[in-house]
Amino acid sequence: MPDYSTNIYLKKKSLTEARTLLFEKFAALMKTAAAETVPTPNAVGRVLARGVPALRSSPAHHLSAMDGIAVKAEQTFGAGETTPKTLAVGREAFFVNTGNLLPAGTNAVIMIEDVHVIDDATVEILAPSFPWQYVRKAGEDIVATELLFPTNHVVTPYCVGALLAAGVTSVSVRKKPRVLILPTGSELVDWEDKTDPAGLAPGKILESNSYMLGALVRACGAEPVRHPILPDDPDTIAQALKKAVDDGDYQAVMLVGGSSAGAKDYSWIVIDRLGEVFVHGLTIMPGKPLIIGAVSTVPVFGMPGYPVSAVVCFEELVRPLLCRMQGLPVPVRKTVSAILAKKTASKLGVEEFLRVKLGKVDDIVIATQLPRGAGSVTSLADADAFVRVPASTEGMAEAQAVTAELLRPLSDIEQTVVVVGSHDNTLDVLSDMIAARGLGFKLASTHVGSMGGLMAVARGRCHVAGSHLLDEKTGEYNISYIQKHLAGMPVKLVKLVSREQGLMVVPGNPKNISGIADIARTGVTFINRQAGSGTRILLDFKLKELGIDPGAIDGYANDEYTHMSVAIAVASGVADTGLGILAAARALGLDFIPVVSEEYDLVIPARFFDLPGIATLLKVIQSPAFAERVNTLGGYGTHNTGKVIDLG
Ligand SMILES: Nc1nc2c(c(=O)[nH]1)N[C@H]1C(S)=C(S)[C@@H](COP(=O)(O)OP(=O)(O)OC[C@H]3O[C@@H](n4cnc5c(N)ncnc54)[C@H](O)[C@@H]3O)O[C@H]1N2
Ligand code: MOO
Repeated sequence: MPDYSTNIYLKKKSLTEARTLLFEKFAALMKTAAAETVPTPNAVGRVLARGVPALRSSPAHHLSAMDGIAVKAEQTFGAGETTPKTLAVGREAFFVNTGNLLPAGTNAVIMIEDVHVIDDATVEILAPSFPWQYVRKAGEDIVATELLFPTNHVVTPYCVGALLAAGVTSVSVRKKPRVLILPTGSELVDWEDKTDPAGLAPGKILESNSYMLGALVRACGAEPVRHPILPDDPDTIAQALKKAVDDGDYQAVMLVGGSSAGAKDYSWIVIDRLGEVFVHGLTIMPGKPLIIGAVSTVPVFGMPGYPVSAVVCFEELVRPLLCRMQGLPVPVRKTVSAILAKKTASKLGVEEFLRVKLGKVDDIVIATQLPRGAGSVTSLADADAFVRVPASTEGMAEAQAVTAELLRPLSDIEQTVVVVGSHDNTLDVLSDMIAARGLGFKLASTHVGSMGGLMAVARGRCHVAGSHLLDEKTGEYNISYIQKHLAGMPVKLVKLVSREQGLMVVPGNPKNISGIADIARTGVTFINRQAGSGTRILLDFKLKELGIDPGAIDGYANDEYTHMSVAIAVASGVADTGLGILAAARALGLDFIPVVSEEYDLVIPARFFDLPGIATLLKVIQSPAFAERVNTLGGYGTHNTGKVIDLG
């Protein structure tokens, strides 16, 4: 029995308490950020340590703004269509090009198009000029000595232009804080090791957090330094941490992994041994086990090993500190008001960070929750926003108004085609081909089953629903369901594919399954699809046909949301078989026993048909390239692909 007795979380703190403590403890670091001088062209993204005055005016002298002749405006007064005025070249008129110094005694420029050259010595004009016409006056843009940019200004590419125009060739900027990232965990393998990632021994995983955190550190304007992976050994970790602090080279350290309560979670012990731990445990999720401490004057964070937990802790605590260390304010994300697509339960006393996908349907932004697990790194990569569930609530209702904190520009989200409904692998093909058009449109699909899709259409929560609902009486797909559930709403049914549904089994079919009747056999375990999915309706129809009681099926109550999840459940031995599409079975190398060929269609309200994103979707579906790609997946028919049926 491992000894957990020494590893008990200190009293958990709220995010606000932890941040206040962090800023108090490291107040000195935020006031004394060191500076260095860099050439102006290299200063983009850096923070000015001092306000920068202009060293020269720009322009430094009066310059011609056009190609033409420089004149003294007063000498041109009285010129007109019927009273042309001649000027002597070299005395009253001087040929100039754009950017030339204005000759002494002149104060205006007449464009060459308006000048009639009579001979080498004389020009004629038909209109007067006014003083300073087409002249860029000295100091018009920048006056020497005026403040160009204040302290703590972040240098942009435009600033580089202004600084050089003002004669400032180097600037004093804040030194980038150097952040040491120490990944810990004996199970971790570096991607640069020669090991074939596909052939990693069971229990080994590729180390990824330090690279993700490193990129985040860099995006804050700081400099990440990655330490090689450390094993779960407190002495080795302590040695590395001590060396880093003694070297004096780092302004912050992140230990990654080992922050929690396991027998091999040593981060807090190591920090405590070398310095002080003042936060261990937050009332947030993900991110609960975070540690904040100090060794000497260096802030040391014990980041949770789960990627989402590590990122939430980084965004909420490490980024604010790194920004303040560089003289920057704590960043605040832009927000948009949205409604939640589904109700969400949450634990009282814990502030939860949901990752959501956003889509705008009928001018309402809908937030669809992504997988909740702290280990789901794709829930971060796919997220458009965070939604916080406050600690004081036990969850949020469907359609509840929420504030979404944007991780992407809203303009991206406005170009998203929201697909809700049944899952099919061809949606991935569609998604890829739409994105490949390079017009900024993208597909965001959520899998809630065919009935869920139709309900989402009815409630105005999506643009498109994927559906394969069999009408037992007519043998026809979708139409009768649309007529019943979307009565009164004009919709179009876009035929996508026909596809093989069947039973997936591991190669060799060890349980000798030959059809639906076999799934009720003793010794056979089944993995189901969720209620309301077309596949579940198909299964129930087949069971009824065969007179099989669902209660006799071992695993009928265990369900998954996608064909791929069913396939992986079979491939990994969770169940012997499950009903799904051939493409999913093929993707994971499973054997397949065909049961039925069915129609998978897209249901699109007619009012969305003219949206550019939907028009692009249709173009892709109707392109020969789409059918070609779909056919390589196997188990699909594309005879009707792209046909549009008007309903209602
Ligand atoms: N009995 C309890 N167990 C756990 C608790 C708890 O309160 N009681 N908390 C859970 C929570 S919440 C979190 S979050 C995790 C994080 O704990 P650790 O920081 O100790 O993380 P590890 O156990 O080291 O790793 C978790 C997971 O992540 C993988 N990992 C770790 N580092 C990396 C890396 N650099 N790159 C990629 N993946 C990494 C590691 O292999 C594990 O699979 O603890 C819960 N447990
Ligand atoms: O807090 Mo852990 O970070 O929920 O997964």
